[in-house]
Amino acid sequence: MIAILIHQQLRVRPISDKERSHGERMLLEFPGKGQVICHNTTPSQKSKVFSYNVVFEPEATQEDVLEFSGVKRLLEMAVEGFSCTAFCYGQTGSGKTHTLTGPPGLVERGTSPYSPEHGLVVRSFVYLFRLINERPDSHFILKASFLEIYNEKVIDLLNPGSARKPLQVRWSKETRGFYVENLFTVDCEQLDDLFAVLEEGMRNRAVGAHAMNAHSSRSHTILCVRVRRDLRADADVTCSTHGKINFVDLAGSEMTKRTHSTGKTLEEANNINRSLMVLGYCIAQLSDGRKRGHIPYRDSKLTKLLADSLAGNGVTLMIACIAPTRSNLSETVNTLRYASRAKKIKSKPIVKMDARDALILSLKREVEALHAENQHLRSALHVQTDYNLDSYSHHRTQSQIEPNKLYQLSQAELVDLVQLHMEENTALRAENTELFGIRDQLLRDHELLSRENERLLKKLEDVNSVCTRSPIIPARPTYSGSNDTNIWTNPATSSANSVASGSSG
Ligand SMILES: Nc1ncnc2c1ncn2[C@@H]1O[C@H](COP(=O)(O)OP(=O)(O)OP(=O)(O)O)[C@@H](O)[C@H]1O
Repeated sequence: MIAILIHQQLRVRPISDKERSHGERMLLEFPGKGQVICHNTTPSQKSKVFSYNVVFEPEATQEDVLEFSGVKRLLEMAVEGFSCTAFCYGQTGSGKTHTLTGPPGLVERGTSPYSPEHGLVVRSFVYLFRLINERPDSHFILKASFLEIYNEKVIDLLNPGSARKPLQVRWSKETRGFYVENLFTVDCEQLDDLFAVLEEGMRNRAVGAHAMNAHSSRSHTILCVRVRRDLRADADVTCSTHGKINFVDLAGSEMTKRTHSTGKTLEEANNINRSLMVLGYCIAQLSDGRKRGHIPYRDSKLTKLLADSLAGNGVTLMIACIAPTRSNLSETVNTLRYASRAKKIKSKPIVKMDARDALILSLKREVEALHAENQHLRSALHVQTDYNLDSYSHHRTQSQIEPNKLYQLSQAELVDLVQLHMEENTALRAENTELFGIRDQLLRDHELLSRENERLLKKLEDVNSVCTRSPIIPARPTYSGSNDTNIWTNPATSSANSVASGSSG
């Protein structure tokens, strides 16, 4: 199992026409190597330097983001069976939606998927289909869903209904994760199907206008593409992996004074800020390696649904978006800090596969653990047998099969393999039990010997004290190595002898 860092990137949008007309200037400097220098407003304040895995400068194109953000690797992992998430965050108007889906209205207008203006999502769809077409040995089933969290309510963007009835977020005992009940999923056989899902969802999502963004997202959205891969290993055998990729467009944090929010927009802003605060708190807790205590995922719908991506078995790409001008300084610094913190989170990605494949792998791991335990016991007990010559070493050789080769095995071979692992486990367990038995016996013998030793020492001390008290026999120190055994054999007679010999000497 690999532990990896959450991949943290930064995208800086260009200065907008409106900002330029207000005489705003660039506040950031890019010295390279993933660094950003943030110059402060007054000369007395020090500049701050932040570093990330990758920094996209204002001139970066949408294609650059696809190529250098690592999202391609994320998609490859989704195809291999990992749970992956790419999300954008930052203050309102910083370019999150632009990064994921391009300028306002582009997708909704049904623009060709190959337009250079498209963001990461459409580009990812194109790349995903390229990956699938490059793997003719596998059969893929893609299913997509698209939801938004608006005012703490989950709305299905593919099936909102006229009443926009919210869906329930529930806990699954089986997967040990949260899920949205009755969420609509669409089978996507072609690129156009995925594109249609995106288009439909974008049309239905909540968008509003305020002083800082004429097309502001008023909700968080999660577009999920599940990738089931059936690998035909043999005529009658297929192995399946279940990967997924989530694209998360967070609503922007807002200073309601600056956005001049009132009424409905103010309520939205409060809900947005509250859920982002919970997300920030979860990130802070996760990134603090020293005190990994309770993580408050349950405090918002957003964190419930992102729990798996942040701390579970997934791989996550986070793109922090910032505006480069002075008027946004305090929010920019907040985002930069938030992003540095998220960089410290570690996760342990695992491939989700079918029960049979998982059983073989878990048995393999158990065999390895038992081997290690066995070896440890042997060396502790100084047992000299060469383990490789054991009767079941033959099984060991057979079970050393790489996980990806499992797909090439036939049904009968897989059954044999499981049986071999089970036999090997039984044999190892029996031997371990025997070794534990020997060890216990040795411990008992050791205990008896210690007690006997103590008894003898006590006896020795008693004799010694008798000798010390005697005015005739000289005391013999307990550590003495004297060869004179007479004093222990018969104190009464030997005392007489000693006196006699002493006086004669
Ligand atoms: N890299 C960029 N290049 C050109 N224009 C950009 C870029 N980033 C953002 N913009 C433009 O800036 C405006 C605001 O961007 P966008 O709507 O993506 O912000 P946002 O962070 O999603 O805001 P909100 O949180 O309010 O939804 C849009 O008109 C968008 O096209």
